[in-house]
Amino acid sequence: MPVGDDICVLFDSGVRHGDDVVKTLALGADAVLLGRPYAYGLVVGGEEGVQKVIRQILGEYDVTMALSGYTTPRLLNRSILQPV
Ligand SMILES: Cc1cc2nc3c(=O)[nH]c(=O)nc-3n(C[C@H](O)[C@H](O)[C@H](O)COP(=O)(O)O)c2cc1C
Repeated sequence: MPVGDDICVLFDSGVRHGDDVVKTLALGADAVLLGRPYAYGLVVGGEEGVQKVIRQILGEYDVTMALSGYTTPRLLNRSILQPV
């Protein structure tokens, strides 16, 4: 549910893939936070590992948006989501 133009909504917890980002933005988030993926990347590959994790999630986000036919996150809203 939109909470107003003057409030920034950050979604935290459980974001693992780019499609999670699309879903959270569709639910009304302005941005997502990464906790454990960031830490896992750091442990496995240091700074480069963190960059790799972020690039992977951004790439998945781009593919999900493209395959869903959306060119901008501004087009995302709850109506695009299907219950499973
Ligand atoms: C190693 C580690 C350190 C964290 N330190 C903090 C912290 O200092 N303060 C805080 O509010 N949350 C902290 N968190 C919680 C994360 O910000 C985040 O809320 C949580 O990990 C859930 O997101 P995730 O599912 O992406 O891991 C930490 C998480 C991890 C894994």
